[in-house]
Amino acid sequence: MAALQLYIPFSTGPCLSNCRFRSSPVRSSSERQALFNRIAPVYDNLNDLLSLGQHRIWKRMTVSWSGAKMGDSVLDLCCGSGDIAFLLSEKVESNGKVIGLDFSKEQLSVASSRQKLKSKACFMNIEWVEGDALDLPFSNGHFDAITMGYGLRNVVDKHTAMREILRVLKAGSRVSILDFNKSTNPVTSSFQELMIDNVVVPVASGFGLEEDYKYLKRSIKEFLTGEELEKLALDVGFSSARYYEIGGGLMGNLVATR
Ligand SMILES: C/C(=C\Cc1cc(O)c2ccccc2c1O)CCC[C@H](C)CCC[C@H](C)CCCC(C)C
Ligand SMILES: C[S@@+](CC[C@H](N)C(=O)[O-])C[C@H]1O[C@@H](n2cnc3c(N)ncnc32)[C@H](O)[C@@H]1O
Repeated sequence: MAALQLYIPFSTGPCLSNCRFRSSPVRSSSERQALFNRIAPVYDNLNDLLSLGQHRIWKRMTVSWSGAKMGDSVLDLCCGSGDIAFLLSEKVESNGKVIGLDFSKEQLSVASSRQKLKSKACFMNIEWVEGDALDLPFSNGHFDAITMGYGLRNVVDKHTAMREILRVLKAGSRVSILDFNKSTNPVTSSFQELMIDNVVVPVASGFGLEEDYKYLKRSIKEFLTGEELEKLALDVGFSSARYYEIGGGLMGNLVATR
């Protein structure tokens, strides 16, 4: 039987949440793009609520480990609604330049609205680019630092994403990648699953986004451990790679130097 794709009006992709006929998990790039478009209106508030504001600390650590400094030209990959790009902007100041890249129009629209509401002059140094992390529209060796928050786990081809990051980084520069930690400690991974099943998904279901947040647990299961992420970075050609567990082991950060 031919594959049946259901579309809901005004959505950018197939019907995934609240859809009785939903059959496959969020596998393709366009399904993931549709998911992030759908959750954009509530994404920031849910992150604050679900992490009790802790994600702000993890994002600050990510920026600090990227080595970004005043005057730098930096890239925030999979920038979503812009949290990390705004932090980078304060770091590189008005004579620096920040590019926030994402493939979700809705997330970028939230980022751009937030930028307009901010009063600090440095925030004018941010440019939002709609693009694909797997095919970056930048020349080789362009950036002094790159950050990526909760992005690598969500791209369909992690190897290509890391190769693209390496390509657009200057020699000696760093990428700092924040994400959920796929822990090898059974106590930590059970606690993470417990939080997702009993807090994250029930809260999200109150916004009609149960299926979209269920994807989170599957994506962590299919992600790489810290050791595997270090290996991936070295395999694609980074000269060094170090993984740090943070947030009590729930989160992790990969720092790799070109
Ligand atoms: C930062 C959070 C979520 C980001 C996020 C990432 C994704 O890839 C998604 C994909 C699809 C849908 C949504 C998302 C998404 O929102 C929130 C993280 C919340 C944690 C699961 C729970 C944190 C629990 C504690 C309150 C933290 C305690 C820390 C302490 C130091 C032990
Ligand atoms: C969980 S959000 C993280 C947003 C933000 N970095 C943060 O930390 O809050 C993941 C983001 O990755 C983006 N994304 C996933 N795959 C992508 C790809 N191939 N190219 C560009 N953006 C992508 C999604 O659109 C989404 O905005």
